[in-house]
Amino acid sequence: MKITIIGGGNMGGAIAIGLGSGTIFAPQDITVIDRNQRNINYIKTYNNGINGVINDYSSLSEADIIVLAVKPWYIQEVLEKHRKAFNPYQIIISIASGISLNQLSEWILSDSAIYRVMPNTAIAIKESMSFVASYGANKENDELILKIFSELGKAELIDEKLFPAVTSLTSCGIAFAFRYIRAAMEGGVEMGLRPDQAKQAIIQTLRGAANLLETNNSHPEVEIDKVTTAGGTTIKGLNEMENAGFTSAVIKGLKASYVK
Ligand SMILES: NC(=O)C1=CN([C@@H]2O[C@H](COP(=O)(O)OP(=O)(O)OC[C@H]3O[C@@H](n4cnc5c(N)ncnc54)[C@H](O)[C@@H]3O)[C@@H](O)[C@H]2O)C=CC1
Ligand SMILES: O=C(O)[C@@H]1CCC=N1
Repeated sequence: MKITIIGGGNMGGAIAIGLGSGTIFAPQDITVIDRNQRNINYIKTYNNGINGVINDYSSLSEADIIVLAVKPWYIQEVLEKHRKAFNPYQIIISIASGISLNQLSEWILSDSAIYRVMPNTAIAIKESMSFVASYGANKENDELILKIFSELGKAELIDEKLFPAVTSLTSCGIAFAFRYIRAAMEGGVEMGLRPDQAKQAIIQTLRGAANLLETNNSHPEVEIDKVTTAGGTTIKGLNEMENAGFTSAVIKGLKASYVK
């Protein structure tokens, strides 16, 4: 099975790198098209077997799956220019934020199965949370797409109307998680830890928190309750964070990233 990714930047590159270390596509069956040699070189430092080409769209007609990974404002132009190479047996995937399945189908003009997928950058290390919605696809198509993205982390088929919410929560959300880590690092450094020491400590703490929630299938507040000794130090920290607007800041940030 062959896959061509148009756009080898942050996300297209991450998808190629993730797929290149997976079991579904051989590296030589993955082609990335970009306009910039530097992006191709970067992908090849991870996996030299992946094909990287500059402005060469000849792989499109032979691809089983085409992934559109250019910025949203280039999607229409790229489709209008290259859709003549598409055929109805191909699956077209767009990861562009804010571009609906209806818009895609108007621009693609073929009977290909069309998918919107919303991953995050952890797809490069097979730890993405990817959401999937489809148009004109059948059950086998769905199974294939979920299989591909499940190998790259977790994947879930959803109604397209939830895309703005999941984009904010998980695709933008990974940046919010990094910002929490940076903030906690700065606190750790102020209290005397080395930056790398603080970073490792926070990474392991977050990993433990995520694993506890999954293992215990519990609500975060139940786990918080186990930490907060009466009259102890944790509750003082939590109350101070809430006083500074922590929960409200998180919700406001998520809603600011929620773009229909
Ligand atoms: N960066 C992220 O975390 C996420 C991005 N997305 C979506 O992924 C898409 C790509 O975003 P990024 O990777 O962040 O952007 P980017 O700017 O890093 O990558 C886009 C790449 O497309 C290339 N490109 C532009 N026009 C092209 C053309 N005609 N043919 C071939 N290559 C072309 C550019 O040279 C660039 O390397 C966007 O639509 C975005 O909404 C979705 C989820 C997460
Ligand atoms: O910031 C953005 O527009 C893209 C979409 C989701 C993550 N990054």
